[in-house]
Amino acid sequence: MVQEATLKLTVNDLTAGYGKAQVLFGLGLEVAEGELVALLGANGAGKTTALRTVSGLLRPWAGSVDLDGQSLLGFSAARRARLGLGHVPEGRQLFSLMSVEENLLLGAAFLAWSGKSDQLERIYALFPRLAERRGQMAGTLSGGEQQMLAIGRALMGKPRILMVDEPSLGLSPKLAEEVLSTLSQVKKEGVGVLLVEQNVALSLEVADRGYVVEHGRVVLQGSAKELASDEGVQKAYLAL
Ligand SMILES: Nc1ncnc2c1ncn2[C@@H]1O[C@H](COP(=O)(O)OP(=O)(O)OP(=O)(O)O)[C@@H](O)[C@H]1O
Repeated sequence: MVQEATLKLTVNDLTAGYGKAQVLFGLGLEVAEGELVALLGANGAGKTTALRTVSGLLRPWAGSVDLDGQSLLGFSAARRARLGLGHVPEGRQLFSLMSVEENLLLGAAFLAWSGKSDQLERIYALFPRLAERRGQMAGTLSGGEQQMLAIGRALMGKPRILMVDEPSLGLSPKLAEEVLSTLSQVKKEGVGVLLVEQNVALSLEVADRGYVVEHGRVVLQGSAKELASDEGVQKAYLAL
């Protein structure tokens, strides 16, 4: 039997910034399908900027972003999404006056109708709470439900690599755990997940590997277990 090769996102030597202010200084990382990778770092280290540059919302100054060996440079965010790169931005950006289902369908605008209904069923199986609330306006959902909807909407486009920015922001510890555990399930379905998360302890619980970013570059990388037991990581991010 021929096995389908694992697809990989590869970022090398990425530099980017805003105006004259440089934020990324040669950042590199890799995420393969079926693994959950955490991007850790202090406020302002450049994690959100890295995700925005990879997803095509921000143009890099230099460096490469490849999906399965194909360069994505110059491709719009929409084209990158069609090639399998999903992005759940910080702040969720839902349409609050539209229903849960309408928001989900927007994430699959480029799929044929039969594909959309299959995808809806998949998302409702992953997030039963969204299934119960499919007709409810997005703006009236709880914070945790809104985060699930934002993740569900990105999954509607059938990404093979999904980047998620600060999913636990503003959530109670219990809900944060619930949202991150759904990302583990997404990973088990074979999607590669790149997770930016302030809650380092929680993200290292669900991640396979991680990168620590300081001043726009990776200063440490390793398995989640190695990072959780690293003295520097413990002091800086785990308050141990
Ligand atoms: N649109 C923008 N215009 C100008 N500067 C920006 C913009 N967005 C971010 N920055 C700056 O870029 C730097 C990196 O920000 P970024 O949001 O990437 O960091 P981060 O690691 O995600 O931090 P946080 O966890 O606080 O979101 C910060 O100094 C920030 O002020």
